[in-house]
Amino acid sequence: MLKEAADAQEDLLEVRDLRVSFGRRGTWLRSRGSGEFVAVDGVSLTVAPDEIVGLVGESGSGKTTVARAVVGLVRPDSGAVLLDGAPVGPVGRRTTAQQRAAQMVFQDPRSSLSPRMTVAAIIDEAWRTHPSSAPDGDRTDALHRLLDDVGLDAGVARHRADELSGGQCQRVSIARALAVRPRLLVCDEAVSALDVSVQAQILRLLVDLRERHHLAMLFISHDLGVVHQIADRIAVMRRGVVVEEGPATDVLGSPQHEYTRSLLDAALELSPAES
Ligand SMILES: Nc1ncnc2c1ncn2[C@@H]1O[C@H](COP(=O)(O)OP(=O)(O)OP(=O)(O)O)[C@@H](O)[C@H]1O
Repeated sequence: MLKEAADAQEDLLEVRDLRVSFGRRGTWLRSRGSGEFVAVDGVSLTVAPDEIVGLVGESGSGKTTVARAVVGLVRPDSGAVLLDGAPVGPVGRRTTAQQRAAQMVFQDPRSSLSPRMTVAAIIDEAWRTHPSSAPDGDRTDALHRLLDDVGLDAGVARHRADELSGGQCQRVSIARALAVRPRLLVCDEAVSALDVSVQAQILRLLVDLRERHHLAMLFISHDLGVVHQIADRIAVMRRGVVVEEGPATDVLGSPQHEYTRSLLDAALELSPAES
């Protein structure tokens, strides 16, 4: 759904003037004395229901830190994360419903899944963590439906994660996120570790899941070409700050910020055949 169409609805996610710093040694442009390092400096963005918002920027620009704040894995210095209009804190302070509402899909599916666990056990663990999302009836049927949802055969259920391909692992990661019936997927470089053809399959899957499950997504990538394929709106981050934000067609078609233009130029250089 485009932002214009979603404007009438309340935002599912609102990140309001978020600031996150880390104590660390060394200096960098945004270091503010005494080792404090400001990774995210006043970021605001919204994601409407059913909307896919791309968050792009080079390595170290603060994208993952925003993602981790959204799912409650880092504590902001100031600012707020709101889900359905209600401010939410770190994981320990969220209601069960708030914890379920925003689920993260990580970059490297092999390291985000326990390699020795079977797929069935991985999904079952998600249901045990969030019992209110566990199926009432036969768990095997529910498991097979979930696998089917992400394009995996039922037979995959008995395989261990370390027996699967990278693409299959990422489908399992997505199934694990879906198992707790979230409203927002936070995808952090979710296709970056995959071959280009597998990337395209996973991107198609995510678009399809958005439609079938009315999912919204914050889709993080350093790759504008990838974000182009999936996002309704794009926010561009540089050094902890959002420098440009708007409908994907505008940001990619007529970028206003010099940094966005340089990202676009770099993306075109990497894929001259598509330019
Ligand atoms: N736990 C932490 N402790 C100290 N510094 C951190 C921590 N997490 C992130 N940073 C620093 O904050 C900055 C932003 O990191 P972040 O991972 O959010 O960027 P990113 O845009 O997602 O980059 P990448 O795509 O490389 O992960 C980086 O300079 C990083 O080194």
